[in-house]
Amino acid sequence: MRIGVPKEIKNNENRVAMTPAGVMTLLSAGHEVFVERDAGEGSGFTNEEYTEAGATLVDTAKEAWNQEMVMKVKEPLPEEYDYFHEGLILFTYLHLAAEPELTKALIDNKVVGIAYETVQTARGTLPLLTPMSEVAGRMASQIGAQFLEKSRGGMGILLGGIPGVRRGKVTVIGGGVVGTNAAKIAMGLGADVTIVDLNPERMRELDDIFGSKINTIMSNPLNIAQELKDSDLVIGAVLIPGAKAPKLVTDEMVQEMMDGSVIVDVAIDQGGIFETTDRITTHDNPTYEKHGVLHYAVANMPGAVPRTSTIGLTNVTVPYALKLAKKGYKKACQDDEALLKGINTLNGYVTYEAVAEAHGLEYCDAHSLLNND
Ligand SMILES: NC(=O)C1=CN([C@@H]2O[C@H](COP(=O)(O)OP(=O)(O)OC[C@H]3O[C@@H](n4cnc5c(N)ncnc54)[C@H](O)[C@@H]3O)[C@@H](O)[C@H]2O)C=CC1
Ligand SMILES: CC(=O)C(=O)O
Repeated sequence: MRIGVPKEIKNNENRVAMTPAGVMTLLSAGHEVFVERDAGEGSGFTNEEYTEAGATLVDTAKEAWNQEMVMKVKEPLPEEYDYFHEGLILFTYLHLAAEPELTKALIDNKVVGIAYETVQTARGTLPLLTPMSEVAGRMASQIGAQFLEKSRGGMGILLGGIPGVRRGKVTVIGGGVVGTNAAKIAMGLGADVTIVDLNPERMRELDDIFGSKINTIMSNPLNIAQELKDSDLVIGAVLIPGAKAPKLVTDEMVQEMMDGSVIVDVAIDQGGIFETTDRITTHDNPTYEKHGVLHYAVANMPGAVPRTSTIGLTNVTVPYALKLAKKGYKKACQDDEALLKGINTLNGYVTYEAVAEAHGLEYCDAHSLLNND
């Protein structure tokens, strides 16, 4: 199969969808890889490393996109929609529940859209989301701590406190991969940490992991409102796979938060869990203030640590790319339930129920479409 790897164009997105090691893996299985010149630069991979690995360097995005399968990191931006063509396999993060125009462009062009974030194993894990959630979760506490500094717009709190001065309070809403990693770093900084989740089993696991070093609280509007009132940093880390994020924190709850406190809404890529995170921010201009609270809503947080993130991401995506290239998407998805769940658009239909629901579009089962083809 001919596989294209365009350079990412989102603001400060320095990751790349394939390392030279990934190129070698695909080449040794008999495939061809076309990498846009300088695509790996932001992650520290030179053009020479790609050519030595056997990739063909191409000078334009158009050439990288004009292949049978395109591997990317971020969801395509409007200026990339013109590259879509019928039957193209697009393997990348898509976050379609929060992207009505992208969804329409994929359907109109009959693109086979396979979203990293909805590839899901029988155990319910999301193997192609997990490493980036680990990165974003760890970053969330680090970033929150920075923005609590007075010079960055916060109230001037040191999360770990000092002897004689109280520690900062961090509330993490959603105790999955992002939430657990955020809690680890916040704890490491010495903060007083509370995780709010809806799933009692998950809270038992968190209790086994952290013991009495953190508090776990059941997610409901009353508990969330109470926790937020005296929190210095609140991290949004809820996910309902493929669906638009539920708005668990109302505008009124944010109004009750302390002036100079900080919100980091990691779930912004699925629309965000705060009513007040009504816009996506960029690494260039990451925060805005509302009701006296600093809001951080960057949808590509791992893009800021591209070397770690690119290697972490491609460690898990390349084995799936290999299956898609070897068997073709039809057989690969028929043989692998996890990959089948990744198909969000196919033959002009939305094939992920939560995405169809988010946009009021017709849903068509991917399995039936593949079998009838
Ligand atoms: N902004 C960025 O750069 C990045 C964003 N993300 C996003 O972070 C979000 C979280 O991802 P993961 O931690 O991997 O998901 P996950 O599936 O591991 O965890 C989600 C957690 O939310 C909990 N939850 C569901 N409904 C809830 C509710 N009503 N109240 C409280 N908790 C609830 C679940 O029980 C689960 O523990 C996703 O939207 C993901 O796409 C991930 C990586 C980077
Ligand atoms: C998960 C995602 O969208 C990211 O890593 O940018």
